[in-house]
Amino acid sequence: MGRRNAGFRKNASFHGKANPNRQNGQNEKTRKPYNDIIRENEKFVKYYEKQGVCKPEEFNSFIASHKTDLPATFRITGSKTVAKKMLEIVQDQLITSCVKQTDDSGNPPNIFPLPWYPNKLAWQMELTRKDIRRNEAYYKLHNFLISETENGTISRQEAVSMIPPLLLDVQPHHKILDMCAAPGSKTAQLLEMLHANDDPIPSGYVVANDVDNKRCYMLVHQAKRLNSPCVAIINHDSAVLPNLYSTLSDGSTEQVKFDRVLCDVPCAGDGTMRKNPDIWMKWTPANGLNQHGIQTRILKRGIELLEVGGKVVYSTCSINPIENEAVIHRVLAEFDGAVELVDATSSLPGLKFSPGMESWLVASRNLEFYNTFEEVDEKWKTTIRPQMFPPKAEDREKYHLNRCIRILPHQQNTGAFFVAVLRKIKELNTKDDSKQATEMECDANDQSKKRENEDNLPHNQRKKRRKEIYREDPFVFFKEEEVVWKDIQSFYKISDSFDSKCLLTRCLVGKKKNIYLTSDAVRNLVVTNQSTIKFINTGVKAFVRCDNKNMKCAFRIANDGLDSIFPYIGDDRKVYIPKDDLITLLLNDNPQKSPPIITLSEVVQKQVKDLSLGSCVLIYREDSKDDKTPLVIHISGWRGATSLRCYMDKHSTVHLLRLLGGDISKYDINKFQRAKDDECENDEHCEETDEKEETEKDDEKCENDAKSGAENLVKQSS
Ligand SMILES: C[S@@+](CC[C@H](N)C(=O)[O-])C[C@H]1O[C@@H](n2cnc3c(N)ncnc32)[C@H](O)[C@@H]1O
Repeated sequence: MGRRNAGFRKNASFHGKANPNRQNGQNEKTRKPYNDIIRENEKFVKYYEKQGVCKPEEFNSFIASHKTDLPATFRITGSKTVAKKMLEIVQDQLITSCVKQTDDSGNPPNIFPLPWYPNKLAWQMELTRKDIRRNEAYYKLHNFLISETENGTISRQEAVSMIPPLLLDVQPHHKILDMCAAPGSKTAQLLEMLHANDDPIPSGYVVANDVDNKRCYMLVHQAKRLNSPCVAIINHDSAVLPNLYSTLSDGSTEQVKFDRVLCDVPCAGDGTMRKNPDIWMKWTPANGLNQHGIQTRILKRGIELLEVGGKVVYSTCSINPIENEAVIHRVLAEFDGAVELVDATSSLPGLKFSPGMESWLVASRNLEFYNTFEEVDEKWKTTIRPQMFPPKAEDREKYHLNRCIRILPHQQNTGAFFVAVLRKIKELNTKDDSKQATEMECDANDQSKKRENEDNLPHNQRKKRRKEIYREDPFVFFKEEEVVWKDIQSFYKISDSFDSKCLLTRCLVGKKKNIYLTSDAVRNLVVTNQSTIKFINTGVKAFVRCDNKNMKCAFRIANDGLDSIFPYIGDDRKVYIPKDDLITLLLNDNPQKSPPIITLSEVVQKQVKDLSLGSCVLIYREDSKDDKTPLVIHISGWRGATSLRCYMDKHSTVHLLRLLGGDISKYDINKFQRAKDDECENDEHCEETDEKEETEKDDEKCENDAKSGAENLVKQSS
């Protein structure tokens, strides 16, 4: 179709018809389409001009840049070897394919690696997401972004949002708490860092929390893409997050203190106006004032849960000093010497930013500015608090607020963002800490009592209550002598060094369907805290029930957890497969007509000759003599009576074919051409349908998953 060859338009307004604002709780009827939104707000301009948020000579370009659409960015993820291959594909194929294309002005779009992101693994395009979606010239790029995102090998993430995890300096052994984690792009990044050494089961873990139950299922979706046994998703108000404990070898428990904490707090979000232009209509100084309290409480709780010597990163996508430096200053002052601001300003060479503000004004809703709390009009004293004001001039040196990092849109064509790194240098005043923790434990105990009481309700009331609150299925870890384990262990010759107690199911009674794997540390965390912490999800799928009477074991291997259990699987069920054979298997997407074994190479035929029917592992090892870390791929396969096949969904198939240099043309569909071929009569109708479909599939995929996840749970529990 190629109806609109939009290219990248500077100062363009969002032009979609069917791209409604998606702010939480906004009434459908009051939403304006993006193209109707006027990107003006007098108060916004006056407020930031007066605050001196950037140099006066830059102010016009700051505002002008803020009015433009945000360019699309993505990050390459995956194991080191896969990421290396993906980078080659991006550089050699993707960019070349786009560079051949031109926009209305005849210029090819600029696609470049973000200079401050390590190893060229993050890329920015001078195209908006909508440009890519709606422009026939970029259909290959769009297909690439969709399938690789689904597969988990790229993450479409805003450039500035990639910064907090980088500054957190995560090591694979770290215990990490992500306090406000949904939808989970930073959680994904933290998990990738945990797996940076390609260790199948790192000793560290990520606890990802969000207060919003539905949004927790977006986290489930994110975590699932990364196949990690080292993540637990929990659902609490992080300002009052109960203490977590771990069980020691002597059976006693000790409080978990985290090595790293990410506080990517809820905020007024005026740094995201390029992506969410409806904020232009709603912005007032009160938005920031309203967030300051909860932001402070979350950060304080994060520091309480942090190990001495550990780091916490505080971030917002707001420009407002009340949500940023004022929160940092307040916490530094209240914790009086127990935490310090780390100078991270040189951690990301190439990143352009402004140093944190050391002084600011506090403004009322109607834009009256105050230097001190004493000046504040009585009527504003409930919304403006004394702690929102900057340190006195003589105290500025003590706080080093200039070590904070504020990124503005005009500096490198991104969204606006604020980030600060804090280090805990000594224990907090234990009296206050334990008081708050005790209160929170009481709160958690109350919640678990509530759940017990609920179990005693009559059946119909219980059903109704369960519909109102989402109830998770239990996390049932394997006991020493788990019946199904014996069969699995003997079929796959799993080594005794594998701890089967780290396997779990989600049902107490009845047939076990899926078996999940967690790391030992995550198992300990879940088992020890299950009565006080609301766990939403944990574990990567390792085995799936498969009642095929030809197989001597009732469970097949799942791809999700294969990399984690691979080192423990015996050689008997491993088949080494050359590239051409693997491509043949991947190109066969009809399970009823799997490639006959006799059509595969002799190497494969020899290996499968005496292999009993059923689940097996296919291993591809790249043939590279000088490369120290060749590409290795593990796939869950099936040895049939006369055929061999692999278990792969469409996106993973396309991904693997790409990595192997196979032909993906049958998957790389030009939806514009297809629509033309279908002789779509009403052009406008097509466009709207396309856009709606894409929006649903792409931007709102997580939300849909969250909803369906929640709905499934309701169905299950009722
Ligand atoms: C800025 S978003 C986080 C984005 C996320 N870190 C990411 O990178 O995808 C803020 C999140 O905080 C959650 N939230 C708001 N108040 C919270 C609270 N008191 N405790 C925990 N989460 C909270 C919201 O539900 C929202 O998902």
